[in-house]
Amino acid sequence: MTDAHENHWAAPVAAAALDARVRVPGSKSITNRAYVLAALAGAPTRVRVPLDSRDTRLMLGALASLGARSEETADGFLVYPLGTTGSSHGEPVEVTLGNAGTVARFTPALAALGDSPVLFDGDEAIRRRPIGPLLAALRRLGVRIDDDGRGAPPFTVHGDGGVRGGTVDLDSSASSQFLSALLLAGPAFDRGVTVRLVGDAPPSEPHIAMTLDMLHRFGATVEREGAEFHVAPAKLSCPEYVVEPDLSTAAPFVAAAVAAGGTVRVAGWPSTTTQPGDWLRSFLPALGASVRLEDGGLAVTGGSRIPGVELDLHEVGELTPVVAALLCFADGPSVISGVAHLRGHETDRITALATELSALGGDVSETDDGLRITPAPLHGGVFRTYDDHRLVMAAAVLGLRVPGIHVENPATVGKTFPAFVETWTGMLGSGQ
Ligand SMILES: O=C(O)C1=C[C@@H](OP(=O)(O)O)[C@@H](O)[C@H](O)C1
Ligand SMILES: C=C(OP(=O)(O)O)C(=O)O
Repeated sequence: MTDAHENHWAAPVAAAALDARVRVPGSKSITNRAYVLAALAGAPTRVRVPLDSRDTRLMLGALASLGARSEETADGFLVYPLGTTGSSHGEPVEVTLGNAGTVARFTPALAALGDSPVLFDGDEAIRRRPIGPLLAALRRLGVRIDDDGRGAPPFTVHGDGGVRGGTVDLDSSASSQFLSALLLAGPAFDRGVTVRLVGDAPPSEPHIAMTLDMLHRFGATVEREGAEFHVAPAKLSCPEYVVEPDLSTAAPFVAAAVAAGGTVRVAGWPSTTTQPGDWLRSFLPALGASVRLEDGGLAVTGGSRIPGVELDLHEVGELTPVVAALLCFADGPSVISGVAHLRGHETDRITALATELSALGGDVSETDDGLRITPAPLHGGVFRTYDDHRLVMAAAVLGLRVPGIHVENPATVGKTFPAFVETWTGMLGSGQ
């Protein structure tokens, strides 16, 4: 199935309408927040059914470097608070970021609570991802940071045994993760933190709601008034946290029912959640699908045609690659807007999608903040993935209807779903 010498995966075509039930792993965003909050808690936290992937291993590795140890359990990890690795104080430490936005943005404030210089660096790609406004805010809250002025890793945080905290202005328009980072660490700052947003509104509003919700669950006091957020100093505690399935990882699977016809059921879809992927439940009917939340999960059945749509994906940007792939099968033109910040994701996703979809015959062009997709017949070819897990998922959706799509470097999907290819093939049934 995987063409080893070329490191390509021949994405399978759906030979018939689908009839499948799939299980996706835990949410990356919830898992990595739970680990950070556990490191800030006063007692160990049992994190159950978390995601186990490159990004979550990087988070556990980062926390271990910063002094929070963890142990694997039967169904997850037991994460201990900072100060439990017995690491020697004052010694220089390195944190490996890979290309994990959550690790890069959420852990520097934790380093500031320690008493060592901590160097943050990772893949080439993370050195192009923005973090300047977060570092500037941390400096104003009393943290000493050395960087090369580009506003991206590498940088060094000089831990000083604590963070004063207080009130700070923040431009979080390039990534909601800047705001989440300050709020997650806020309970550990001497004065807590008050963040006043300036500039354009942050993207990914559901991820901000997720941060607030999880702070509550760990016992923090959080207030929000419009563009101002306040987190009071607090000792956190949450003996057990159960992670929901990742609804953004579920996106290509429910999209498969729309692209190929038939029904796909995703097990364990929560009836209420802060995850951005839940937006698909209200959106997919606009693409002709029927969607039912059942006891066992979400069932999506594809319709007879896919109409073109105009969409602002500012709040749910990480769904863009899969949605763009699906809209290549629409019978009218579509426009995706509101996602300029995707140029600072794993890769410049706007350019990558326009380039790769066009290379397969698509009529797809970039706008400043999104994509224009006009119906055109697609053909097979190599789909380059730029070390971006969500481009592997998008290519798989295309492959359901377009024979001969070869997905470059499929293993890069391990950022959030190491068993993606096997699960995808299983959805299509044996023999495909
Ligand atoms: O807080 C989080 O867990 C995330 C926030 C979003 O980041 P941006 O706001 O930078 O898009 C999202 O795209 C990313 O996959 C995960
Ligand atoms: C933007 C994403 O990831 P990260 O957590 O690295 O920002 C994503 O998963 O789509």
